[in-house]
Amino acid sequence: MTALSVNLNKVAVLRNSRGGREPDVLRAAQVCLDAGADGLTVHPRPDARHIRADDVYALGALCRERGVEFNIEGNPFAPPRPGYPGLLALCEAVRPAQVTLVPDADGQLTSDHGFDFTHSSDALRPLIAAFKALGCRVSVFVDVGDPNVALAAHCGADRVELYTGPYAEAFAAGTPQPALAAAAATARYAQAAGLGVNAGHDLNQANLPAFLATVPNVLEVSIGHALIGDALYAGLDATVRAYRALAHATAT
Ligand SMILES: CC(=O)[C@@H](O)[C@H](O)COP(=O)(O)O
Ligand SMILES: NCC(=O)COP(=O)(O)O
Repeated sequence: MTALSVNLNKVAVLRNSRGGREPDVLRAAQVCLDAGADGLTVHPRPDARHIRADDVYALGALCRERGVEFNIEGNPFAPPRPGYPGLLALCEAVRPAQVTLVPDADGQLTSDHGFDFTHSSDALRPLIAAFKALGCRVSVFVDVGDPNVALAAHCGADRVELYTGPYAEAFAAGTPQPALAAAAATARYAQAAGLGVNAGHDLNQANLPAFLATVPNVLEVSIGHALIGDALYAGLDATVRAYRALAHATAT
C-alpha cells in the first residue's frame, strides 16, 4: 500500500483570493481525513500566497488529534520574514511527522526540480539533523535520474521524494515509458542506499496507476493540484442542484 497525503495548498489559493475564511482549509482537511486520506501535506511559501502559518498550526493540531501524518514542505534555506517564520520554526512549533525539503526559489510558480547534492550536501547535513532533532522524519525532493541521489542518505535524510512533474508531462504526451523506467531505477538506487521513497507533483488519477505499478515500494504520494481540481468536477453537479433548489424555491 502507498499512503495518500492530500496537499491542501489549492484550497488556500481559493480562500486567499477573497481574503475571508472560505473555503475553510481546516474543514477541507477534515473532509479529506474522513474520506480516508492517510495524511495531509502543505507547502507554505515565503510569500504566503496560499497556506499561511496559522493554517500550519491548525492543521498540525488536527493531524495530531486524528493520529495521521502531517507533512510540511518547504525550502529550509529560505529566511524568515513577516508572515513566514521559516520552515524550521514552523516545524519547531508543530512537530510534523514528516518534513519535505524542497529547493524552491522565492516566488517560484511551483516546484520544478530537486536538490543538487553535489553543491548542497554540506549545507543540508546540519539542517537535516536539526529537523530530526525535532522528531521529524526528513524527506528530500530529488530529480528522477539524479546519479547522486544516494547522497541524500549521507546527508542524514530518511526518504527522498521523486519529483514526478516530468513523468506527468511524458504521460500526457503519450510517451511515459522512459520516464517510468528512470523513476523505477532512481527509486531502486535510493532504496539500496537505505532511503524510503515518496513521490509527488502533478500526479493524477490517470498517471498514478502506471507509476505505482512500475516504481517499486513507493511509501507515499502527495497530491494536491489534480485532486482539488477533480473534487470540483465531482462536487459541481450536486452543488449546482442544491443552489438551484434554493433559487427556484422563491415565489417569484
Ligand atoms: C514539492 C512539490 O512537489 C510541490 O508540488 C508543491 O507541494 C506544490 O506547491 P504549489 O501548490 O505551491 O504549486
Ligand atoms: N509534493 C507534491 C505535492 O504535495 C502535491 O503536488 P501537486 O499534486 O499539487 O502537483
